[in-house]
Amino acid sequence: MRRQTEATKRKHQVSSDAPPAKRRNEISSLSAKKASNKETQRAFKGSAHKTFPPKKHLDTIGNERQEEKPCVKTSSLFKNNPEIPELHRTVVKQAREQVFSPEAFQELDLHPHLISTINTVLKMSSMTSVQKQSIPVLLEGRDALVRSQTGSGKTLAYCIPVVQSLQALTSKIQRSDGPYALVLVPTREPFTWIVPGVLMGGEKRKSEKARLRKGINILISTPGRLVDHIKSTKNIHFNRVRWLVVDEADRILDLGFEKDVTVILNAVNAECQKRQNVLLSATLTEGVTRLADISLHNPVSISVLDKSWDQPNPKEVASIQLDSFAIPESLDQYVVLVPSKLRLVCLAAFILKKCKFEKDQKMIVFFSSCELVEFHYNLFLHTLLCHSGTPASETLPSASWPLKFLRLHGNMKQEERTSVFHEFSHSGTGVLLCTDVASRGLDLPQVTWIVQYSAPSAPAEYIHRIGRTARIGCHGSSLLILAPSEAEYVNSLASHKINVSEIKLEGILAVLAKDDCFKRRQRGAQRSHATGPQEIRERATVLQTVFEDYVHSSQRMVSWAKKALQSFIRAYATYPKELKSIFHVRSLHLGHVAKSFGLRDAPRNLGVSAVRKASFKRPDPRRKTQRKHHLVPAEVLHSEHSSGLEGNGTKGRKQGLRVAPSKPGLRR
Ligand SMILES: Nc1ncnc2c1ncn2[C@@H]1O[C@H](COP(=O)(O)OP(=O)(O)OP(=O)(O)O)[C@@H](O)[C@H]1O
Repeated sequence: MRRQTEATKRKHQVSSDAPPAKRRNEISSLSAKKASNKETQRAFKGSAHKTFPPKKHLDTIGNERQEEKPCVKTSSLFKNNPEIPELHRTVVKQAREQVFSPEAFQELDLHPHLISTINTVLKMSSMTSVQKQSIPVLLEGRDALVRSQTGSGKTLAYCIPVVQSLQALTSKIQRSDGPYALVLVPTREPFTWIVPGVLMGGEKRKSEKARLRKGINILISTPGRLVDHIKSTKNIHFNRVRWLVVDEADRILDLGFEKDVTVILNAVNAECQKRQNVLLSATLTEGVTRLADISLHNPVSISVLDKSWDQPNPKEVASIQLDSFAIPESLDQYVVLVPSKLRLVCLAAFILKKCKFEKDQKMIVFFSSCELVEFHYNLFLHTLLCHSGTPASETLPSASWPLKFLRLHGNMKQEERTSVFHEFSHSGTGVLLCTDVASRGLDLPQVTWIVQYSAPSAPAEYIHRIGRTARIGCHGSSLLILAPSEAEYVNSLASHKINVSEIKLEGILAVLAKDDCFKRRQRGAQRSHATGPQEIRERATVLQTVFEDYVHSSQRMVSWAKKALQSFIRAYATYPKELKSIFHVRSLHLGHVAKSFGLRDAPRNLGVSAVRKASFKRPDPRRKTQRKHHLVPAEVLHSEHSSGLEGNGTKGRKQGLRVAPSKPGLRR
């Protein structure tokens, strides 16, 4: 397949005459490209700009007599980029699921008050397919393993039976009775409308203890936090538990919570034997099946695959059951191949294109670490909103809308995370920059675009990220930004029945022609007459210059950018073995990548040896003892999902960890 992508190569249309350079094994060339950076001149902000005499062999685009024009010398954004390979992606038939069923909630045997709450408070009338299939099974008292695509209404699929069964109990539930239902969820974001009691990291344990003492009948918790309370609080009694729900089981396992779930199962089993168990997941991985094995008793398997999705090949049937993914039909997926030097400009242009020049757009951009989110949030806030010192509203071109940036990651305080979550949820527009903390379980309405600025390390993560849009039948789109050397990832996605269509970098950058904020400014009569692609290139260069000026405005900013770059490289070094041929740290050109952090030079003091080591010594995440020596710094993989009680044995859970080999299981 690699050969396929490399078979036909086309030169990046906006690249220069300069011969394309193959960029391999160049991470060590730390001082590379210094010369071109030295000649970089800041041309932005009117007075600071400099013009230069005509250049003989300028890159030619269009039919202008460019060599006669004065030229703003900036970093060579469009030169010496690697070739962009022609994408020959394998077109696969994606698994489809029908979101809604024609049946109404009234057809279920539910308490009239519950039905009227669903209809009038939640304003829902028809059931979704997963609700239609799961609710009757759970009302019958069966255990169930439920697999259904993201945003298909899995939460209500178990909440309705839980509430129906608890209200039907003959002896009325007292608050002091303690938990009747236990719901395990992977993250500590606000996640559900029915929250009689939540335990999650980031809150004071003391206040949780007090609430537990008073009693919580439906207890929703992250596994780590619940284990903390089981071990230290001794305030939870499970003797009345009738429901144990493991929501987003795949994510819980990905985060390395399998051991905690086992501890919880042990604790609950010790006090109560008879209860219903439900496992819900958007993906059915081996780990989920294993967890189902130890936690469910004679379960009904519910999978909402569209019947029209015919699978002539029995092997395909098996593959859809295991480790393959259904994607909402109303979700369009795109990929763009972008040379590293142009990454930042491409992302910014895409944000401008969608959120400044199109109405009612709400976007989530995924980054691989907290540092990257913080860095880009700050950078965009100071450059894209108000890059020339004038308030954004005064610089807005006509037919554009004000940009609003928010960020969400695990290094933020819980209150701040909650408030950002609410702000973005209730806003009709805006750009949320985040880590994978927001990739699962979060129900953020009306998100129109998901951008993955770096590829996720597992296809399941890809599915969950894009699953933040096109929820419950709405339309949504996603864009994956890849470097040319990462083109093969598209085929890796195809092997999991994920189809992405290519869009061209030029198409994204074209928006800059509309945005006069990034018009080249020149003194007096020296005007740029560039049109079309040449003008777009000039404006892209101005935009890059704006970024570089901001980053180089203080030593503090420079070191911040370097830290972000370091974080990027270290996160890059953690791709799993099977993706190493696509994402290898040695295929990064440090000078080019530095540019995507607004750095004019490739930093010398980046600790290349650490980066090299990271690239060769990636530990097997399944081996706990090795985790200590993992070269990825704590801050890169700072857990978004920790209990918040680090030091209580919950430290060290990391994003993207693989499931530890299953311990001797607990069977009921
Ligand atoms: N029957 C229904 N009619 C209309 N909207 C519904 C219905 N059921 C659920 N929803 C809404 O659909 C959205 C997605 O539901 P939910 O978060 O439960 O999906 P999910 O399958 O758990 O997604 P994920 O796997 O991404 O966590 C929510 O806003 C929810 O309120």
